[in-house]
Amino acid sequence: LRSRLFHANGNIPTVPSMIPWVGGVLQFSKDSMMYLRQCRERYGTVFRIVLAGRTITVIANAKGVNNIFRDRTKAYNTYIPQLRSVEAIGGVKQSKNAVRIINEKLIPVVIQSFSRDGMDKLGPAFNNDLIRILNSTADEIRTSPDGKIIPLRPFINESIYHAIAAAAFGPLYPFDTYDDFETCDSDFILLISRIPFFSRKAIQSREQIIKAIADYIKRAWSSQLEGVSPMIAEVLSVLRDTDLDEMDLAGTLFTFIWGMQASTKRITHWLMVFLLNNPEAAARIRDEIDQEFRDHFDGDIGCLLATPFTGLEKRFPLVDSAFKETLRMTTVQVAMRQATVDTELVNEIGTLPVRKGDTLMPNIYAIHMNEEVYADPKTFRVDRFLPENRLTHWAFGGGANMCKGRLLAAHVVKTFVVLCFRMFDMELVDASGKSAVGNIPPPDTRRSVSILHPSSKTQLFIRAKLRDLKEVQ
Ligand code: HEM
Repeated sequence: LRSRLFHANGNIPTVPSMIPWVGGVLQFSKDSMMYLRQCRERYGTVFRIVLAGRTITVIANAKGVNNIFRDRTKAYNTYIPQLRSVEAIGGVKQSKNAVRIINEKLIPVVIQSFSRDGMDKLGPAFNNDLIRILNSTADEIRTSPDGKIIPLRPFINESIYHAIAAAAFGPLYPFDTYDDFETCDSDFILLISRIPFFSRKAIQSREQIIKAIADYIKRAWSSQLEGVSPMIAEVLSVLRDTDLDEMDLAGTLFTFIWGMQASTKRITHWLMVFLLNNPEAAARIRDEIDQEFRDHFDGDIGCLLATPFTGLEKRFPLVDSAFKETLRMTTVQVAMRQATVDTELVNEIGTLPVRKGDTLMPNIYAIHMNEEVYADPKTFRVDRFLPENRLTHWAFGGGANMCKGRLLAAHVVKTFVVLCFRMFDMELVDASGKSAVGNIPPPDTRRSVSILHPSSKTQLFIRAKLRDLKEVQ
């Protein structure tokens, strides 16, 4: 009622706070998901929050968010989040210059490179690097016929980090940056909120990675980009023609690497957890994978590995549906926009006047959890996104700024799942080796920035055995 009264007067409620300029920044930094949920429960699907002097309008209804994303008049841009990303992730000093270079030079190359044509080259290269890594896991498992217990997060994160880096950046990439990358990823909330003392460890890791990347760029250029994928060769050539200094160049490239790696690893983690926690869904996924192998790949992993991206894109529809369901359940608020002109936003509760300079935050998680859009939204339904259900999701943002790496992300996550389920029998267990099915530790919402952060306290493991593929031919 309170929310209706506010909106009926044409006013958007502003969430009150004890200290006017500071606003909700403390609650937001402590646990942004919980803060936004409490505000939405109290004030409805459109309200304003104040964070350290900046007023942000939060939109948590699908019509409003669609109208932001579908805008063709360039009434909104992503300048502020871009600036914050290059500063927080890349530690870039000349951030305005870097954002200009990203928008004017890098994004056009990325659009071209990560298109279906580009992915036809990168896809098989990634497959070959991934299988090399999974085969070495298989060798370790082979020596434990009763099953080897493997920590789930490092298994997924390390495999994907190395496979993406090797396929895209070639053999000169500093692979030993993995641990530092994980530290930055875990403490990302501290980096982005610039909390000085507590973010020291993450800043140190970030500096180490950026130094290693600066060194990589020099070596890649002096080796005429040997072994570098065509798409990253383009990116490196574009960067060469800019006036950024060595460290800002490396920081800008690291921001891009972050975009490629962080969410992709995280989504793969959740997808594996959701499937292994749901034996019935896992059995359906495995049956689909075996069936597809029989029908389209001669039962042979090598045949799948050599198939270009466009030949795989429409295969494994249930795995694809599970991927989208995972995106739906785990992406939290992303895709902020700033108004470039005075305008209006039509949304489910009326028309919102928007002034030039206003910041809008589409609350994607709230929409993804709306039971009027998705029945039983808190349950992982493996088949929710099968093509016949014609459902959509907002996890890659939308409009002109929609995620440019979504084809790569889908390919990486799905190929990882397909190969793991084809090669291994996996059971979800805890540290003592007891089944963890039905006992998944809740995500750490305090650390969740763009994708839910897995529990920082409790680790999950898998007991993995090699599958006898002769039985399933
Ligand atoms: C599952 C993994 C991923 C998720 C959930 C994700 C999500 C997103 C989201 C929500 C945005 C903002 C979109 C908007 O403002 O409307 C974005 C932007 C972007 N993403 Fe991704 N992303 C993923 C993987 C990747 C990968 C693998 C790349 C590799 C190239 C990538 C490159 C980019 C770029 C370049 C942008 C900026 C687009 C622009 O401003 O024009 N992303 N992503």
